[in-house]
Order: sequence, then structure tokens, then C-alpha cells
Amino acid sequence: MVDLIDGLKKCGIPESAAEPLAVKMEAYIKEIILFNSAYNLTNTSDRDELVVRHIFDSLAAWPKIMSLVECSRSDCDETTTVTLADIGSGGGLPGIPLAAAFTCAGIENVRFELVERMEKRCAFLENCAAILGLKNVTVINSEAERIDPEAYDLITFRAFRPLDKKMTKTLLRIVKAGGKLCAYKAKAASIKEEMNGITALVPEYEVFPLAVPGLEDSERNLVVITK
Ligand SMILES: C[S@@+](CC[C@H](N)C(=O)[O-])C[C@H]1O[C@@H](n2cnc3c(N)ncnc32)[C@H](O)[C@@H]1O
Repeated sequence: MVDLIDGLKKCGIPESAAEPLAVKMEAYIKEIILFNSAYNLTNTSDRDELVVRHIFDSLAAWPKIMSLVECSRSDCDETTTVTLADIGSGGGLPGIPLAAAFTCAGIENVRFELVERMEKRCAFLENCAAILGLKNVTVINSEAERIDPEAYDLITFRAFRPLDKKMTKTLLRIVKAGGKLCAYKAKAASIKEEMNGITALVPEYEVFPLAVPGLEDSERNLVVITK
């Protein structure tokens, strides 16, 4: 059985947050397994695969996302609320593990909106946020295209849609000026190809390699685009 606490620490979750976060993630996995066949949330219902491919994969980016959140508090004032959105959140990945990590690390004034167009997946997300006690989460049943402009400081998305011109414009429209788009992606070569198609909209971007415990043989990267 994959050791959840050990993997969370390897992801960079602070020592004191790893245990309470592991409790929340086990509860989240139970919910995914319970509703997976009805809502088609993830490609597996195996506990260990869910831990590695979904929980650790989401949280390997936590230290980078945490540092971007801190940078976005322009006045360095911890009472300023930072708003993140997880677009095309599906079963809540990476939004729910990230929101739970902020909660367990005791980091306040960071809010998450899980944006998902399918109503039944939103019902699942509402249920998970309640069960896990995530007061920093709001579920938004909407298409990304219908979100107000400049709504978010930071946007995450994983296994969402290719970054073509249309989707890039949509995402850039809903992030604030100076805000960040954080895309969970796989191979650097495929990222280059994808980004070559949108150079007019995104002339510069950064790629941060992610070390996912248990996925050492798979290349994972976080692509960060600044508006
Ligand atoms: C392949 S799933 C990925 C879910 C999750 N991010 C993950 O990594 O497991 C993509 C999700 O994006 C949602 N979606 C697709 N287009 C969307 C849009 N324009 N606005 C909001 N949600 C969208 C779909 O309903 C689906 O739940």
C-alpha cells in the first residue's frame, strides 16, 4: 500500500500538515471510488493509483503554486485574499488536493473556485468540499467561457483542453493582469509543440519539472504563463 504521508512530505507538504492532509485525502479517495462508476471521475478506482496518479500528481506542484500565491500578494499583506480557479476541475483535480493542502498548512485568505461545466460533477465537488471541511472552496457550475473577466489571481488546469488559440484567449481573459496560468502537463517536447501554436498570444512561458512520488518514470511539468 502506497504510504500517503511519506509521499505528501516528498511533494513538499510541511511536516505538520502531512498527517491531517493524509486523513482528508483518504476521505476524498473514498468518495471518488464510491462515485466513479456513476460520474466517470477518474480513469482508475484503485486506491494506490489514485494516490500516485491523482493526489501526488496534483500536489507535486504545491510548493511552486504556494510561492506564486505569495508573490501575487503584491503588498506582502497576508490579509489580502488570493483567488485561485481550477478550470475543468472534473472530480476536483488538482483543485481539491491543493485547497486541502492550504487548509491543513493553516494558510488563510487563499480561496479556490472549482469551475466545472457538468452539473453532476459539481454536485460531487460540493459533497467532497463539505465532507473534507474545505471552507476555502466554492464550486462554480459554468463553462470557463462564461466567467467574468479578470476574476482570478491564479488559474490551474490539468487534463483540461489543449492550449489552442481559443482556449488560451478564454483563460487569459479570466485571469487578472499580472496573474498566472498554471498548466499541469507531461513531456517537455509536447509542451514546446503546443506552445509553438500560440506564440502570438504567449511569447514567453516557464516550465517547472515536477517530481511526483511513484511516477519517477513519467515526465511531469508545470507550465506557468504570466498575463
Ligand atoms: C478530462 S476532465 C479532467 C478533470 C480534472 N481536471 C483531472 O485532471 O482529472 C476535463 C473536465 O473539464 C470539463 N470542461 C471541459 N470544457 C470545459 C469548459 N469550457 N468549461 C468548464 N469545464 C469544462 C469537463 O466537463 C471535464 O470534467
